[in-house]
Amino acid sequence: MLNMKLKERLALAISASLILFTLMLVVDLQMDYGISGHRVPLHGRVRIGDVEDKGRSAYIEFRKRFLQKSNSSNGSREYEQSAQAETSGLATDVEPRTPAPPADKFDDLQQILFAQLQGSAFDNAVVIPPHRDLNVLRPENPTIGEMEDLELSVNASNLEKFQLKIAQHELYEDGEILVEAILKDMATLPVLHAEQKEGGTQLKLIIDYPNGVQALFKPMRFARDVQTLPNHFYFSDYERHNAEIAAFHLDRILGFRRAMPVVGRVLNMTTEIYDVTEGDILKTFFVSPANNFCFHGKCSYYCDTGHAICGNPDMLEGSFAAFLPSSDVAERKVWRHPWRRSYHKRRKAQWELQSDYCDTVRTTPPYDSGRRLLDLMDMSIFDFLTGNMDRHHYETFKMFGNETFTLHLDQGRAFGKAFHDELSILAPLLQCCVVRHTTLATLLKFVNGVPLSGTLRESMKIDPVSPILWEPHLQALDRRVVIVLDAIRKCVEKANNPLQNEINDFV
Ligand SMILES: Nc1ncnc2c1ncn2[C@@H]1O[C@H](COP(=O)(O)OP(=O)(O)OP(=O)(O)O)[C@@H](O)[C@H]1O
Ligand SMILES: [Mn+2]
Repeated sequence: MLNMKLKERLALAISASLILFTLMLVVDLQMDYGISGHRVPLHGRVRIGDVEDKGRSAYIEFRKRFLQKSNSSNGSREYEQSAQAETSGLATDVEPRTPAPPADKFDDLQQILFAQLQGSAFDNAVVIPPHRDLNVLRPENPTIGEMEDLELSVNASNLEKFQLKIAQHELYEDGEILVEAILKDMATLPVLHAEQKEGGTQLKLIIDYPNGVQALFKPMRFARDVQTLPNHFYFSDYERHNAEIAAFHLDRILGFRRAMPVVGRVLNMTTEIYDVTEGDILKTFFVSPANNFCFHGKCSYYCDTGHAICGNPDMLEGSFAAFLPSSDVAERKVWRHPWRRSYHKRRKAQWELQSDYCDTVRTTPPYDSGRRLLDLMDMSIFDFLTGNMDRHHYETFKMFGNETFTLHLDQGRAFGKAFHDELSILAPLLQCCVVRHTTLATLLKFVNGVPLSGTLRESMKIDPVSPILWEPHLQALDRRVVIVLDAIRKCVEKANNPLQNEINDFV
């Protein structure tokens, strides 16, 4: 009898622990699929042997060297000081300032560019000369309108004109006057209708204006100087509407033209949201204890009373991104970013564990030919400059096939930390060691001419809700340009002297 009971108890204990174990597994899996709501493959699990590669991965090496250097060199001391400011919570220098020109003009890199323009140094393994770059060559560059044989409607809006002019190699041409026109439209046209955008993790509204013009609205949640909480992962960070505005300007300044135009505007929540929307979202509006008008909408995360969006008292600032052409006109393809993070608080992604990860990527279509790999290098530089760690997927227009630019969509999690430079965002560049001649030329311009901070500050002045960025974020850009150039220099040195650097790598 006693024996039976013991057995029963044992069986009970085993089944209870089995259930517990299963539950833990499910929770773990949900974390992996969670937060972003995206389907995140469990590719963080790689061969155990790869773990040994960890310390050799290029970006870790670069970080080590970079930090070593910062103890002695002038340019990097600023970085160290800034890093201290972050931990102490002190941010003293918030006034616009012109940074001292960097002592290092990167003459070595300038010389490579010069040589390539003179017709030599074409075989440089790191800097891809213009005549080998399809983004420069552009043997064909049809527009969406041409591809689809679309005529503009009689009262075509600026946005419709813009959408039909989107081309195979860029969203808009350098100096395109429709950009300013769209920004003005989105900032001034009456709001006819607001509706919550389905999907995604954070609340967004689709705004309708007259004449079929639409924008994607992201609401302001915090003041400009509120930074990512130190204990927050990038995937549990809130989106910042001003990051979307700043990133559009930056993308344009860098000559990529792969981000849709974005502008800031202050809405009256009563007349421009509540009165022009319908459905379930209406039930989420309330008045807060501070007497502000708030709502939280419905979404998979951050859509509850604790995460409500509140006006002041009923005026709400937000970013308005010009709408992409509808999928009937131009379907988009969604690609997993090869350097995506694991979106799991303990798991690492493959690129973090495998030092030769780029070899795998660069031999896999569509990264093995054409412009795509170079586009990812641009994106890595762009994201490093803005501090955006949230590049899990990217999109292209299907009709242009593989030989087309990658869209720079969703920069909501950029500009979160002004005093920290997240080197891991540069991993694609550091592991592949290739960069466009044109991108390098653009970056060098900022160390030899007007600094990036000044150029961006000037560009964003026209925005209705300017100033767009907290000064320390602008200053961070100048610091980060130097870091990117340093990384490219390391790549060049390594390519010129592989053995020497191989030895250094293992010190
Ligand atoms: N300007 C735009 N016009 C139309 N659709 C857009 C635009 N920008 C983004 N989208 C679409 O909306 C989706 C969600 O936008 P976005 O990624 O900015 O929001 P999010 O809340 O950060 O989403 P997620 O949580 O999925 O990252 C994008 O994947 C894209 O397909
Ligand atoms: Mn996002």
